[in-house]
Formats: sequence, structure tokens, C-alpha cells
Amino acid sequence: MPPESAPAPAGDTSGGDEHAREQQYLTMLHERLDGLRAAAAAGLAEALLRDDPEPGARADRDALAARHADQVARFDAMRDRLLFGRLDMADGEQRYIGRMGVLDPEADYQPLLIDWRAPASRPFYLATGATPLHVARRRHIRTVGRRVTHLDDEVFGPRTLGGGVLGLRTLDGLGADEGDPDLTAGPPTAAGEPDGTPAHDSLVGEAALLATLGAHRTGRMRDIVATIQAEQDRIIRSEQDGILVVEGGPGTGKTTVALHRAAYLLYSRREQLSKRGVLIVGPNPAFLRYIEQVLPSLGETGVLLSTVGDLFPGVRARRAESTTAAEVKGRPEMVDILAAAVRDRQRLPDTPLEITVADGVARLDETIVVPARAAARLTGRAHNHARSVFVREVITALTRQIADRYESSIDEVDIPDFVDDFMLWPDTDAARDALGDGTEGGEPGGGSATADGGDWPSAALAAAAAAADRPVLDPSDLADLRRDLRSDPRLAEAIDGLWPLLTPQALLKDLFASADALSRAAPGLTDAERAALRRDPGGGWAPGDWTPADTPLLDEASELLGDDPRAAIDAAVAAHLERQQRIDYAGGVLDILSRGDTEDPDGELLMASDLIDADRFGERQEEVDTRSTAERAAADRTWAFGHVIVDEAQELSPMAWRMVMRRCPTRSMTLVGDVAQTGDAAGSSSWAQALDPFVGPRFTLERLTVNYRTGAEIMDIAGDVLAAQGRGLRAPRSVRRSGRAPWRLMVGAHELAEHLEQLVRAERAAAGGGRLAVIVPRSRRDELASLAETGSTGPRPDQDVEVGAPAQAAPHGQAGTADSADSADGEGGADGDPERPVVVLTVRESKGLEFDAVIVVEPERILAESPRGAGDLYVALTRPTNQLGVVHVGEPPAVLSRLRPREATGGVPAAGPAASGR
Ligand SMILES: Nc1ncnc2c1ncn2[C@@H]1O[C@H](COP(=O)(O)OP(=O)(O)OP(=O)(O)O)[C@@H](O)[C@H]1O
Repeated sequence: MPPESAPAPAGDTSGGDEHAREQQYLTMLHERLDGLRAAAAAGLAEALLRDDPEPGARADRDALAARHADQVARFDAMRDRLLFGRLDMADGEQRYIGRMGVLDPEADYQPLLIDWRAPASRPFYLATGATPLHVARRRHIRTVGRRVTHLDDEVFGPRTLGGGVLGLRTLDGLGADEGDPDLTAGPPTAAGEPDGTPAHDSLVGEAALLATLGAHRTGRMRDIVATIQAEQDRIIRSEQDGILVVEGGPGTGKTTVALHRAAYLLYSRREQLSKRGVLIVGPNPAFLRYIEQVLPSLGETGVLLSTVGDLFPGVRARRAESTTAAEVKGRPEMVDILAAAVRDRQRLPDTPLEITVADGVARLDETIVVPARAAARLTGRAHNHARSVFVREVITALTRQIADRYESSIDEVDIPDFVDDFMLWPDTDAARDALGDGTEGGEPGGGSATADGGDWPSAALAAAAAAADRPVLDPSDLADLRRDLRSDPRLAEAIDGLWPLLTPQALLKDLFASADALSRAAPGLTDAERAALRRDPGGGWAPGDWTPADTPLLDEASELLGDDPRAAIDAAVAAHLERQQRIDYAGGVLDILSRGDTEDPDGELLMASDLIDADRFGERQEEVDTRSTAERAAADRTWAFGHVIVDEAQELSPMAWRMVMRRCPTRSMTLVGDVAQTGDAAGSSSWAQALDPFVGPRFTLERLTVNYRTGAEIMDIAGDVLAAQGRGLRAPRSVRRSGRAPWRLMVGAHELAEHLEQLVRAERAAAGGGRLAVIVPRSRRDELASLAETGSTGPRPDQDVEVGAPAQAAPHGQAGTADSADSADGEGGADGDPERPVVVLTVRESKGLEFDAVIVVEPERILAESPRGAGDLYVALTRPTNQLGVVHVGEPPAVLSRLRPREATGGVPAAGPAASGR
């Protein structure tokens, strides 16, 4: 049984007293907050003004300043809705619940306000009539800034045992406030069965919840700390260490729960997570902007938000590509394809290369390269790291080749008799004379030519060495030879061709640029699939030229290639030079200081340079890395996060999963999604399948069952689309009815633009100025965006309307063609501003977002374009909170047969000859 709703009678003095009392309490809390903020601001100012010459002290100062700055930001974020609840416990204890904890230093640090995440707050979210958890009364306190606007009480008592909450009283009826429900739509009501049976018997704080849900959307997600429901609370506070999968239909609060879980973990595991950080992966940049304020509003920063496409440092994947290309790039086979592409760059020479070193000629051919390549591959090291083994083997083999030639030349030398004696007087003039190593006559350099044109002294020496049973070339000769080989530019060039140092970007670019390279690396793909991967490098690649599906491939390639040692060497050289500069500078400073010291008439003072040398002084000047954890993590591909949250996780391809898993070796993860909403052809249809390669069956699945977003009228229609998928999936139950019937309107193909313009105006007016989205087929987006723009009302249409993603030149020139379901979809990454009142989006761009009103355009085309059947249409239909309209050309799809024509729903018919509600 839900609580009864019983507004307090007008003039209810107890309600008035209560209101005054809570107002007083809120005012007191705000005064405390002001005090805390002022202290933090003063601490910040003091830290910033401190002039610490010592680097250690400067680091402390910077850390202190950062801490104070965080506190100031946190206290500022708490100003709105600081307090939202009160628990009256059965034993008389009172607990005020809010967004942060506030203690009373004058009363032995008793809590004045308890953080919503503290265990003492938990009954606020869990108490029910059946299990009151020692709570006698739960009060929701609604506030705007420093003002209390409403009080809603739920009273638990003996009479409620087994029967739910005794009663709910709205103690204030203060009328419409900022954040109040849209009054033009009538009061929101809890959804229930036609006979009046409520659909939900376990809602916590129903009045406060319904008030929040009925409010206009702002384009920014807000926290729900005041109205977290019991099933959500269980997930938010789950102590699950490994992978927690949260599944639920649209609007069940998956995103919200994931964000609150991040805030909870940052509170309960602060020590661990503040060092390693938390990563939140979302489906597109617009979505990240939609959610970006939730954690700061809960006082938590230090979290990195990223799309899959931006998870590789230095890459902003914004380019569009065909569905086929994205799907192929997401397949697990890409691991082998990339490995083959790397091996393909470890080549054999087409023709032998002859290199003249010292006195010999070395020949680089397959007999040298094949074993060198095998030895390098056998190490199992990444390509760039194994290169040093390859180079070493090649040079060793070439050196040996030359040495062998020397040795074999011994047999050809006619050794004169004096040679044996030579060993007895090796360093005498006589020896030199005998060997012709004189200055007079003979070959330049003192040698005389042998009969076969060789260098006689060398040959003689070699022969002498052989006679003495010593190696022909001693280690230093061999070392010289190696050095000569190493510095030979022709050999260096040849080695670069045979085993080049590669960046992930270069590997992928070269692979996609060549049909032959693709055939060699990916013989298992069809011709059409390989053609989809082909990409002409054109005028070069900018960081934004990558597509979201490329990023996991870059990450995989990084693993196969390893770091480019040149980058490490460059960095080490730069660091060395920088340090040297600092030391030189410090030396100069010490000189100046010491010169000043020598002016000391007594000459007894220690000079600065006596106390510290330039090296140590230079080191003290070193800059301390003051970047936050999130900033450092964002710049480091190998950063291991303390916890990773993935939203819309069903959209991740197998390759994207591999990348995300690398970011979290401990597998402490929360994955939220809904396999019924999978739109990406490379996405998952089963969690077990997606996670099996990483954790087998070792993950925990939690389900959310209640839809808080979309009114029941709309969910009835969306449920039909879900059922049509035939996978036995059921749409979640809506928590409320919106009071507005969804509608459909049939228009002629050529009148779509005209109708759309008027519909946008009409629906915005009906939504009382709320936010509206026009969700369109991919192939129609650019064309329809301008039409909706004309139809938006507001100060300036060009400011008012945002097209989800910037129109981009798509590969293969296919974007915008009406009938190509495989065209480049222009959805590389929507950067749209979520606060625009009217937006035009494709289904993919609308993922995870919500609007007061939605017009879905051409559902039949959305169905045709979807690689996953009705999943996309289901997503589109479940974006609105209150109003849904569907505009179709021709007959509506059968799955929408329950939608009533627009006129029949009382909507204003759009003008135009072909408008028809048939
Ligand atoms: N307990 C709650 N109190 C108030 N509002 C809530 C609550 N739970 C969810 N909501 C609201 O419901 C809406 C839908 O939530 P959310 O976007 O998290 O759902 P979702 O499951 O991620 O949806 P989708 O799968 O469609 O992306 C949001 O406006 C959210 O603030």
C-alpha cells in the first residue's frame, strides 16, 4: 500500500509551526556552511600568498591550496538543497539528512546534518511500513536555496505493521516554485491499474518523488539524493568488489544510480579511490555534458568522464563511418588482424644489401634476417621492444660474417717463416719493417699489397694470430666492427624497412590505406568488409580524424607495439637538458649569492656555495606535478583506475571491452545498461557473452524495475515495440501517468518539413516551454535539422536549435542518402549543447538523454536503418517524460498500431493538405 496523500488543511497551525521550525534549522545550517566556506576561502588565500622558496614546502603549499579550493567548490555546490530530510526515530532521536555532514563543534561535534551516504542515513531510503527500521516519521524537506518550500511526512506506527505507511501529509501547499511540476499538465499522479490499484507499493517519499519527476527537464541531470528508492539504494551502497552489472529498462535510473554509486564509493573508499581515481565511460560527448554536474553537485570531483572514443590520450574520435566499418572494427577477430598487421611489418629483404665495413663486405639477406626475426619474435616482447633484439641479431650475424671471412682468409695466406718469430718481437721496429709497416714505400698507410690484392699486414697479422691460436679478431675488434655496422646509414635504413619502429596511429593508417596490407592481415574478412575498412589517408590525419571504433584498435595496437623507445629517449633527453639548465641557472644564482657573501668584512660567514652545491640547488627548483588524479589519469594510457563505471554498457563492442578492462586490472567496476536498447551493431545482446572473456561467470547482476522517467501512457506504446522484438523482454513499469496521450500523424513525403515546423511550435507550447527533441532517422538528420530550427520558438532560432552532431564530411560520400542504411551515419560524436530548448538528434545521439517532449520522425525509416531491429525505435520512444508524438510518412509501422491519431487525442492538428490521422 502506498501512503495516502493528505494535504494539511488550510491554516493548520501544527504544519505552520513545523514549517517555521524547519526554516529555522535550515537557516542555521546555511550559516554554518557560510562559516565553513569563509574559513576555507581564507585558508586558500593564505596558501596562495605564501612564498615558499623550498620546493618541498612549495609542494605542500600547492597541495594545501588545492585542498582549500576543493573545499570552497564543495561548499558552493552544497548551497542548493543542503538539507532534504529528517528522521524521527522511535526512541525520540532526530536525524537531519543532507548532502554533506555538518558537525557542531560547540556540542561535542554532534552531527547537525548527516551525509546521505553515512550508515545513519540509510533508514531514510529504506524504511517502509512493513520494515520501519525504528523510524517513527520520515520527513522530506523541499527547499529552494535557503527557503523551505514543502514538507512531506510519512508516519510509521504500530497500526502500519504489515500494511504499509499509515499516512503521508503534505504540510505545506505553497504553490508553484522553481522546480515544481508543469501545472499546465495537471498534477502528476502515481501510475496504477484501471481499477485504481496502485502499481507501486514500495515508493519512498512518494510526494517528493512525484514532484521531482514531474518537473521540467533542464538539459542537465540532477542528483536524486532526496528521493533515492530502496532498490536503487541497495545498488548504490553495494559492497560488491568485482563487477556489478546493473540492468534495467529505460528510465529506471541506471545512469543516476551509477553516478550516486560513484559518489558513495568516493565517500566509503576515499583513501583508495582518491589515489587511483574513478573513470566513468559514457556513450557520447553530449551525454557526458548532460551528466557532468551530478558528481560535483554531490561534492565529488576527481572523476574522469570519457567516451570510448576519447579514451586514448591524444585522440578525439569524432569522425563518422559506415555501420559495417564500425561493426567489423568492433569484432574480437580484430585482435588477430592487428597482430597479423604488426607481423606484416616485420619483413624480409626483397634483394640482398651489401655493406662495406672495415676491410670486409657484409651481405644482409634472408639467411641473416630470418633467424634474427625469429629470435626477436621468440622473446614475446611487443614489436617496438623486440626490435632491439632483431637489430642485435642482425649486427651480430653481420659481424660474424665479416669475422668468418677473416678467418677463412687465413687459409689463403702464404705465411712467411718470420711470422712465428714475429710473435716473439711483436712491437719492435724490426717487426714493423718485416711487415712493411714502414713509412717508406708500400701502400698508403704502410701496408703492402699481397698478390691477391689483399692488405698484406692485416693478413699477416691474422695469420700470426691464427698461429698463436688466438681469435682473428679480438673483442675490441669485434666491438669496432659492430660500431661501424651500427653507424652505417644504409644498414639503418634497411633495418627500418625490415622492422620499423611503429606508433599505433601509423600502423592503423598504413593498414587502412592499403588494400594489399588489408588482404594480408585480414584474409578472413569478405571483400566488402575489407573495402569498408579502406580509408584514403588524403591530406593526413588530425587527432580528430579517428572514429570511435578506431580508438579500441589504437589501444590494442599500443599493446602489440609497446611504447616507441624514441619517445622515451626524447623525453629522457629533454628532462636531462631541462635539469642541466636548472643546475646552470642555480649555479649562477649561487655565484651571485656567494659574491655577495664575500663582501662580508669579517670573512667568517659561510658562503652559499659552501652550504649547497648547484646540483642540489637545481634539484630543489624542480617543478612538482600539481595535476589532479583525473588529469594525470587522462594523460596516461596505462593508468589503472580504482573503479570504472560504464554507462550504456550494452553498446560496447568486444574490442571496446578489451580497452576498458585494461583500464581496471582489479575489475572493480559498475556496468549499467539494457540489452533491449542495444543499437550498435557491434554491441552486446548478453552480459554473460560480453564479460565471459574477462571474468567468466564471476559478475553480479542487479535489476532495476521501475521507470521514473516516462509516463505510463507512453510506456504502453513503447512496450509493444519491445514485445515485437520477440525476446521475451518486458518494459519497466512506469511510476506515474503524465496525463497526456501520445499521438501519431501521417504526412505526405513532401509535406514533412512544413508539418514538422508547426508541430515543434505546438508541442513546445503544450510543454509549457519545456525541452523538446526531434528524433530523426540517421539518413534524414542534416536535412530535417534546419526544418526544426525554423519551427523553434525563442529569441533566435539559430541559438535555439542544436543539431546533435556537427555535420561532417563523411567517408565514401554516403552521408545524407535517404536509402542507405549503411551510410556513414555522421555520429562520430555529438558535442551538442544539452541545454538547448530544441534539439534534433539521431537515435544514437539521444541515448541516455531525456526531454519533456519528443517528436519521433519516420519510425519506419528508423526501423529500417537499425542494425538491431526495433531496439532503436524503443530508445527513441522512451526519451520523453510527458509528451510523445510520432510523425510518419505512409502507413505507420504495425508495432505502433495502438498509437491514436493526433486529432483524436485532442492535439492541435497540424496544417497542411496531407496531414491525416488515419
Ligand atoms: N529515485 C529517483 N528520484 C528522482 N528521480 C529519479 C529517481 N530515479 C531516477 N530518476 C530520474 O529518472 C530519470 C531517468 O533516469 P536515468 O536517466 O538514470 O535512467 P536510465 O535507466 O539510465 O535510462 P536510459 O536507459 O533510458 O538511459 C532521470 O530524470 C532521473 O533523474
